[in-house]
Amino acid sequence: MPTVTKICCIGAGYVGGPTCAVIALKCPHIQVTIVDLNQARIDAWNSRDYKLPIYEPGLEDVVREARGRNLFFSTDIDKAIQEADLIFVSVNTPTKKSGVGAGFAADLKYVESATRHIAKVATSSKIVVEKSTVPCRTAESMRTILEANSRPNCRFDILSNPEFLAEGTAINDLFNPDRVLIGSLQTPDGIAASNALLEVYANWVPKDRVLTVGLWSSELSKLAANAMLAQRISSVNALSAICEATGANIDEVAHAIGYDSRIGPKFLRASVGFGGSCFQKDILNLVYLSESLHLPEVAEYWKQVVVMNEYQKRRFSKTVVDTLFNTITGKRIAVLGFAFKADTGDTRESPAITLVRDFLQEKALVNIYDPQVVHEQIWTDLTEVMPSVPLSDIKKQVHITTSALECCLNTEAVVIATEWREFREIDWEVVYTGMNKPAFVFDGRLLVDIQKLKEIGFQVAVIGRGERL
Ligand SMILES: NC(=O)C1=CN([C@@H]2O[C@H](COP(=O)(O)OP(=O)(O)OC[C@H]3O[C@@H](n4cnc5c(N)ncnc54)[C@H](O)[C@@H]3O)[C@@H](O)[C@H]2O)C=CC1
Ligand SMILES: O=C(O)[C@H]1O[C@H](OP(=O)(O)OP(=O)(O)OC[C@H]2O[C@@H](n3ccc(=O)[nH]c3=O)[C@H](O)[C@@H]2O)[C@H](O)[C@@H](O)[C@@H]1O
Repeated sequence: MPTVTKICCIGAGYVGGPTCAVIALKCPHIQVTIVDLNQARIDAWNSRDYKLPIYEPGLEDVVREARGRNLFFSTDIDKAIQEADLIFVSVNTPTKKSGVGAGFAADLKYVESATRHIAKVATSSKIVVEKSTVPCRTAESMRTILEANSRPNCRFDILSNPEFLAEGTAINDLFNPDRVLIGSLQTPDGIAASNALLEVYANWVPKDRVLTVGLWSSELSKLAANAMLAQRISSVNALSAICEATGANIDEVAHAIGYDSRIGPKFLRASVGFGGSCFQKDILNLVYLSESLHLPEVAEYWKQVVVMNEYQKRRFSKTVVDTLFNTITGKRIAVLGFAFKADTGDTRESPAITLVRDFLQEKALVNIYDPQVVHEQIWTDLTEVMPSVPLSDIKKQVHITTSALECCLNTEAVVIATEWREFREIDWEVVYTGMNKPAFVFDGRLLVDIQKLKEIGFQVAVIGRGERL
């Protein structure tokens, strides 16, 4: 079995960065080098004052301990590949924007270029690990590219080792994973490579939590896990619409069904819709895979999870417009939270983007506050979602504030889009005093105490609560 002493990770993003930083922390005897084409990102990882490129609780402590000891960030990709025995490919795999499968299939151009890079510069045998989420059988394409382009003395073993961390809890998820999944060809070389990676994780993960399976099962399990998690949210969100129409309470319903040990209580929180870079992308990928395999009913089944999510976002913004007397033109609305979930600065596919777009299209004025999202990112997201509107016009309608209280001042309505802890602790009395009347709160994250807000004088609408206003 090959022993791993040097690891290279291609891709210093939300997955490559935290994952390999934790490997370095837990395996001081292994040298870990995380590389990226993006110089600014690498500079941020190397910054003296630890202004890391991503916000993730606990990450800074890990980087502080390991960086410069056995953890390195670099743009010298060739050198890191040449030195490593094991290479993680942790590049982005977004949804294709054009060509065959546009809007559904995963765009594998970054995986392919990273693979070609390995083939071109490697001077010794390597274990190459797919860390990115990829369609079933991508490992086969990687092997074909590597074998066709490599030097004669280089052998490549390909493993699939999908990542299950969630943003906001990444460090804890990496320290205590429910499971680590390693897929390999079931050949002696494939199993030896799988064991080599298993030994890396065994430095801190109990061996019975490391599942070793075939390559294709491993690749498909990642898509399946995300699809099933997202399906739970769409299911509970579909029920939230029934609750609003009937007077049932989605919190009580979720609690009651979650008590069934076969269903379980986690991931049943109704919301304004799921966001994040992966759920939608991975389901659409699964839809595309199903269609390619001539399984239209299967494709249609999974597609509904995304359809329901879009419906939930639209339904929520429509509730805001309907409740504010069918027009929000010229009215100022406070949007609390712009990240796709709490404890991250990531805005990819954030439901807040859709809500703000809808409000702007209704000609409202919007204040936005998020404790972690950088202002530049908000402008980028709004420009992307409204490509025909110049940024200068968007800026006439949107004001980004630096506190929740400032955000709510002189507005007609407050919309809670992200479940940041600080929004639970808002002084609603102060907010009420500073708002125009009647003052409305629309809670897309089940955060507020409806009764308390009503006593203050607010009109309140909460996702999945029938007793509105
Ligand atoms: N964000 C998340 O929480 C999770 C993401 N994943 C999967 O992990 C993969 C990576 O996702 P993120 O880290 O969020 O993406 P990201 O976009 O944050 O990071 C990817 C990085 O790869 C770099 N890159 C692309 N091509 C390169 C090349 N040829 N050479 C060197 N660097 C290159 C980019 O510059 C970028 O910095 C995706 O497949 C995603 O589906 C899986 C689990 C969790
Ligand atoms: O492949 C990935 O990228 C990752 O996708 C998700 O992680 P992440 O998107 O970071 O965060 P989640 O906690 O899953 O939340 C996703 C979205 O669902 C929403 N959500 C989550 C849970 C819930 O009960 N209700 C709900 O609306 C969140 O607010 C958020 O917008 C999965 O949880 C990870 O296991 C997976 O590795």
